[in-house]
Amino acid sequence: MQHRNIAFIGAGNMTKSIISGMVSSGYPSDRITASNPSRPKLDDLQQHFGINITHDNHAAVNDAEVVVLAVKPQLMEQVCQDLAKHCDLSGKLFVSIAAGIPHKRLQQMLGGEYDVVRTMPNTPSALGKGMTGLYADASLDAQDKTYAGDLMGQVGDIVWVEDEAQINGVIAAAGSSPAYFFLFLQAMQEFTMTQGFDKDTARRMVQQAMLGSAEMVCHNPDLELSELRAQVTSKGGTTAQAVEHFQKNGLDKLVAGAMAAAIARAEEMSDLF
Ligand SMILES: NC(=O)C1=CN([C@@H]2O[C@H](COP(=O)(O)OP(=O)(O)OC[C@H]3O[C@@H](n4cnc5c(N)ncnc54)[C@H](O)[C@@H]3O)[C@@H](O)[C@H]2O)C=CC1
Ligand SMILES: O=C(O)[C@@H]1CCC=N1
Repeated sequence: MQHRNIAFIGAGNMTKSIISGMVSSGYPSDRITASNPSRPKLDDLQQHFGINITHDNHAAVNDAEVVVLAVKPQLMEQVCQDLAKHCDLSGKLFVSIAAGIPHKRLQQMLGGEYDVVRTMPNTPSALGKGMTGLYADASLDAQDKTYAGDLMGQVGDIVWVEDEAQINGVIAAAGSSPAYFFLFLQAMQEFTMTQGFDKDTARRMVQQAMLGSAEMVCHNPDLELSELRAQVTSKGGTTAQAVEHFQKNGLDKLVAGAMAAAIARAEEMSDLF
């Protein structure tokens, strides 16, 4: 991929995940800059990945061809308006990772019809196992579209969505979903501890079961998820009892409700910010 000068505005969890994945995939660290108001996160990024750091958003943006907008949604307007006021933004490609802020609104915040790609990554990007949804409007140049896809492709799998509203579906399915899996595992760990296992052993067992299951899903794309489940579920056995308990207690509805709540919040955020 092209190695353009890239600046991250905001050096939080998601920026660290993406930079970690980029550097492991060979993106030159001297072409990456992160800007953040406080020092410790920047020092951590510099120590781990050897990138450039600054407290000055303007300097970071002035030197960059690509600007990743990686602050919390509620700060986005303030940050973008400040950039618009103090920097020449023409010719730059903007990549937003913020939940709930529409493409048009980002252009409005930046004060012009700049090239913007709206993305929705997730934290497993840190390990190169991310999943990112991307959206751009038809005016985006093919080279910029390729760059944005390659950038997020360095930290995992990607999917382009045609209709911007689908980004909220990506949030529910992939952006927020690592937290659902962690919550589920935590509940399993806690129950396992009631069976006389210490915390670490309980974690080791449930995490290895999750890892193995995820690998089985990935290595068997032709098998339906229900078939993989059937392979574990002996007739009249233990799994059948557990699965029946989940189903009787409305697991499908619970999951659908949680994902719909994530989407509803993303929609609400697009009115708020
Ligand atoms: N954490 C996640 O799993 C995901 C987060 N996102 C999006 O990524 C964005 C960032 O989220 P996180 O990294 O989780 O948040 P975070 O709170 O860890 O990071 C935000 C960073 O922005 C910095 N910041 C605050 N004001 C600033 C300013 N004026 N200029 C530059 N930096 C400033 C903060 O000090 C902080 O380090 C959000 O918009 C969120 O919607 C998207 C996908 C997944
Ligand atoms: O919770 C959030 O709003 C962000 C977006 C997806 C994951 N974290």
